[in-house]
Amino acid sequence: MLDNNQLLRFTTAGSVDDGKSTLIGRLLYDSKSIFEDQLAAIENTSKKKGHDGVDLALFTDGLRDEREQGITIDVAYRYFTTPKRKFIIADTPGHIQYTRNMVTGASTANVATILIDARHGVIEQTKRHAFIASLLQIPHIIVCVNKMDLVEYSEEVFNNIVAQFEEISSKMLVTDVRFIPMSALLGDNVVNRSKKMGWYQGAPMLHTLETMHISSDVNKVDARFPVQTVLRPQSDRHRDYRGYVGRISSGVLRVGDEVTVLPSGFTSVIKGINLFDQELSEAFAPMSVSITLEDDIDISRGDMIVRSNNKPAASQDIEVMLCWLNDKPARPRAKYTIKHTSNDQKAMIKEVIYKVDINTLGRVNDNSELEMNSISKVKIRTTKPLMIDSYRENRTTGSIILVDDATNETVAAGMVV
Ligand SMILES: Nc1nc2c(ncn2[C@@H]2O[C@H](COP(=O)(O)OP(=O)(O)OP(=O)(O)O)[C@@H](O)[C@H]2O)c(=O)[nH]1
Repeated sequence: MLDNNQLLRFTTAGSVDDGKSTLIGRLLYDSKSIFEDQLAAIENTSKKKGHDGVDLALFTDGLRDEREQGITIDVAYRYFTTPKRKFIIADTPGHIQYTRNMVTGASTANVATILIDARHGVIEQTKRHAFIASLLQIPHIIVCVNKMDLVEYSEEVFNNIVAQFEEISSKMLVTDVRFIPMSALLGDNVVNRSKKMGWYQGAPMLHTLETMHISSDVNKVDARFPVQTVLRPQSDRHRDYRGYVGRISSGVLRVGDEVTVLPSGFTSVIKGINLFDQELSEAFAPMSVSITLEDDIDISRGDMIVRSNNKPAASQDIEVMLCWLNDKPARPRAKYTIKHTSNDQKAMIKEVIYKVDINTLGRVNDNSELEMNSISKVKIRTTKPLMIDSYRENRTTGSIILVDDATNETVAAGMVV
């Protein structure tokens, strides 16, 4: 069985030039996760550009170039493995679209790393990143106070930044925050312990990532299985087979479980669970499986299979915290397509309850448009009921996105309150 504890996903966020690329490069380089041919290419380019050592940012920048050509994805994923864990880094560039990238990369993340330039301390961007991380309820935050070499590895500078950050994070819903003073450029406290900051008692970044307790990050209680596809193989031998394919959003499903199909409300019992050719007796989030039921029920894409004694709410009126991601502001009472798990419906933003002032984290009541990067609490009305949980309980069935039908762009991401 797959062990959730083996895989840790993290996102990186910071302002331009805080050193994100350098940090990722340093992590991969010092943990020896860069392939030799890639390394040779980077060493070559570094030499050509007149660098003494290796320019670590080249490593992720190369990756970005690849991405720029594939216009459909806005987040680049980088994988690496140490003997203790596998890691997936969602690398989100620091330009103006950061909210969008963070939201996209962060919805499944265990850890958000937020970079701060030690010379500048906590800036508006840091507040926004921390707030989004808390809104997305990313379970762990690592604040990387980078470029410590440029402030003489000063403990006082570090402590001041910790205090600044704690002042803002105390107003948010964050449970686990760690602070690491580092120099990504010189390799202090990234993989190897710094010899220049004896005053720091904590672990370097990689060790922190390797040992963090993440097995309670997934919801193992509420079984939710949004159906993506219905399989009806045509061959005679499998004529009776009807499999429902999807990814388990949360919880565990077992053969023999009594289940309810939503929205129809029909009940049945799980007959089989398949993972490719393998027959399983149980499966859990986030596995993608095919499920068969004892009864012949009409089920289609967008339906949800749940355990009969634990159902989500079916609702057409939902309140969400909405991050607006598009440079065109929200049009009042405009219609959008709402995407929720595998279910697409039409929806309208009925009311803006309040907006969040990112500087004070206070609520503002203004009736202006929802602009790019704004965060607000809104009421949405959908044409048909959605089977929703609160985002706090379930990061998949508690989140939605809005798509503009005219342009087919994702314009907003929201968390069900
Ligand atoms: N002195 C010093 N310079 C650093 C450190 N980390 C990064 N830099 C430098 O800061 C500059 C920006 O680094 P990048 O890694 O490109 O930073 P970034 O802008 O966050 O990266 P992206 O926005 O992701 O491209 C580069 O010139 C780095 O060499 C550090 O720890 N100390």
